[in-house]
Amino acid sequence: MQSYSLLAPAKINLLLEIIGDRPDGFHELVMVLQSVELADRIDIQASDTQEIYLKCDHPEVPEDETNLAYRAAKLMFDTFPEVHANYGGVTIKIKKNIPVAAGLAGGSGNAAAVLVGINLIWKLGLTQPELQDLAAKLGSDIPFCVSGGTAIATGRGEKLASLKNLTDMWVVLAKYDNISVSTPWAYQTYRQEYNDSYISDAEGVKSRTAKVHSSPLLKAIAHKDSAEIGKQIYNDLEKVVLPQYPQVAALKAAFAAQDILGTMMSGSGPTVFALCESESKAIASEQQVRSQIRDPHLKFWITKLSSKGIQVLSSN
Ligand SMILES: C[C@](O)(CO)[C@H](O)COP(=O)(O)OP(=O)(O)OC[C@H]1O[C@@H](n2ccc(N)nc2=O)[C@H](O)[C@@H]1O
Ligand SMILES: Nc1ncnc2c1ncn2[C@@H]1O[C@H](COP(=O)(O)OP(=O)(O)OP(=O)(O)O)[C@@H](O)[C@H]1O
Repeated sequence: MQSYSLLAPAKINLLLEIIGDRPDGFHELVMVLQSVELADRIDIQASDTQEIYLKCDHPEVPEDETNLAYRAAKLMFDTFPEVHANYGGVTIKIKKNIPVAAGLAGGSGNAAAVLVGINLIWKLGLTQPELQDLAAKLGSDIPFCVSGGTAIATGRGEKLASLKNLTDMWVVLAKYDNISVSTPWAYQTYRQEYNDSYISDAEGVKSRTAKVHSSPLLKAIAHKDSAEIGKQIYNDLEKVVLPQYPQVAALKAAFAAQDILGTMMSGSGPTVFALCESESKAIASEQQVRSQIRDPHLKFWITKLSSKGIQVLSSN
């Protein structure tokens, strides 16, 4: 039975700007999404049943049809029923290295890996844009997870354009393992609390009157100006998540006092990341923050920016 081992990297948001409300309940966004080297490992193998069998080594991750990776396999089965009948089912094994419910797109990356893996096992020959169209049916972050690297994302987050790859920066990720933030809650709270900063157009789509922050960051990325990138990172969801979770706000403040390029919450949180110009600065800032906030629930990861999306490690 053919099998593939894949790496599914986490992402951080260098920018997350909410620029409008949409009638479908989602938000119009401008984001800069960035892969990091911290990654889950996905092993996917053809099986002689017609079923999807999924195992994950993390106790908080469901192994049933609610798992995003399971849903990705189901989408492939439903989209290509004859190929499915011919090749049979799949067994998916997930080794979690990315913290769960962290704003790092862990589940989204797992789903992207399953789309890529089944495309290979079934020899479908789907192109990256074709895989990304399928990915958009499952979640807003999943198209990015297929291609990875550094990209600007608009619409719900599914419309992507590649930016100059940034790889020369180190990242400290910090997350309390006893705090998780619901993404729908974060967006809905933002909508309620910042509704007056929107104006409606004729179609009822509400756009922000506020200034869009993306252009200075895009300029800094184009020049690969790490110091300026560190200054221009931005996330609108901090406005609702940090007041609700003072520990996360204090964690960000502790990083802000270190010798780093910049610090921000990733996505809907609660992970806080710090951009650093070297590994030694990443280690030093982690040690400082760890010694200031002595909490056994606070976990740290040191990683690097990456130019890669889903990667094939091996096949059999
Ligand atoms: C917070 C981020 O991770 C930042 O990259 C993404 O914007 C969210 O990506 P995701 O988890 O893949 O999002 P989805 O699974 O598509 O949607 C989860 C929920 O987030 C909210 N959502 C998501 C994307 C978007 N543009 N507007 C939204 O309001 C919706 O309430 C939705 O029900
Ligand atoms: N394969 C998966 N890996 C991790 N979590 C999953 C997976 N499938 C479903 N989930 C569920 O989804 C929830 C969110 O987990 P995930 O790690 O994807 O969050 P996230 O990093 O905040 O995602 P995003 O940044 O895309 O909003 C978890 O509570 C978990 O129960």
